[in-house]
Amino acid sequence: MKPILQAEGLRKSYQGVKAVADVSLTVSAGELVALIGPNGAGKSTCFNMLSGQIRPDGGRILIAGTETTGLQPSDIFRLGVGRTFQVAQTCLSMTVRENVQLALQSRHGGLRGVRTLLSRFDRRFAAEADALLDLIGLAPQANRPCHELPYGDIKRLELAIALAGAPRLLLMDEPAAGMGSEERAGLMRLTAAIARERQLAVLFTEHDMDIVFSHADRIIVLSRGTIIAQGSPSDVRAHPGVQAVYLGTGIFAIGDP
Ligand SMILES: Nc1ncnc2c1ncn2[C@@H]1O[C@H](COP(=O)(O)OP(=O)(O)OP(=O)(O)O)[C@@H](O)[C@H]1O
Repeated sequence: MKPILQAEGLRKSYQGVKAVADVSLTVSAGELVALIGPNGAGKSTCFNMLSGQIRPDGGRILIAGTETTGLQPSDIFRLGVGRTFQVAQTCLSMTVRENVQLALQSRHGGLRGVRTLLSRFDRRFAAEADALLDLIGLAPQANRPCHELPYGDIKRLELAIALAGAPRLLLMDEPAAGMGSEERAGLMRLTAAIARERQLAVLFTEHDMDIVFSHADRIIVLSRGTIIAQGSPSDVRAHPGVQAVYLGTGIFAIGDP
């Protein structure tokens, strides 16, 4: 299968400290790949290079065959890279539908400053927003202001906002952080179903190993900026290097089949 994301030899150092050293990875359409590793392994640095927040010191990034290395985040977004953050990025004073409408309007180039936004909130995108809310199961909440929503619904809304950008690659930074265990599994099942249906490539980071090992198609393990293992959940679980990195954390006792 042709990869949507191809990263080759990515490197980034801070004051001589190698945060990421020679990382190459791919994610294909419809595939959920987890990028895991202990604190400081280089996961955020990789994500920030892929979405354009950080310029790599070396290496290349291609999205559906187009090189995006060193482009601005807005250009990378236009080339089909969406991102959700650990702390949800919704506008709490607006309704659920308005948040998605705003994201759709932004994608279609309809935002020309805050004054325009406030005076001419574009109704054209209401139907498309409702279709997305339906997809993620938030249609009944469409008219509620976001500040009234439970945290789990805010995280699902964030997924709808990211999907409004029509990404080919979705980067999800700890999507399940702060959610209860039922909600976490629900969000990941939903993400997997959408990824398959829309042939979306998904790369996510996550500290919750139950989520990673239950939902990822493939797992890439970083340690000190280098990939030490990758493969199916069962291959990665059995990898001695991975067990050594996580030794003493109890992680592999929790999720063992
Ligand atoms: N802006 C920065 N300036 C200096 N060092 C940095 C900077 N950002 C990251 N680092 C260092 O780079 C390394 C990788 O950090 P990074 O945040 O990418 O890891 P991570 O795997 O995302 O960690 P966590 O799981 O704790 O978020 C760490 O040693 C970190 O201290």
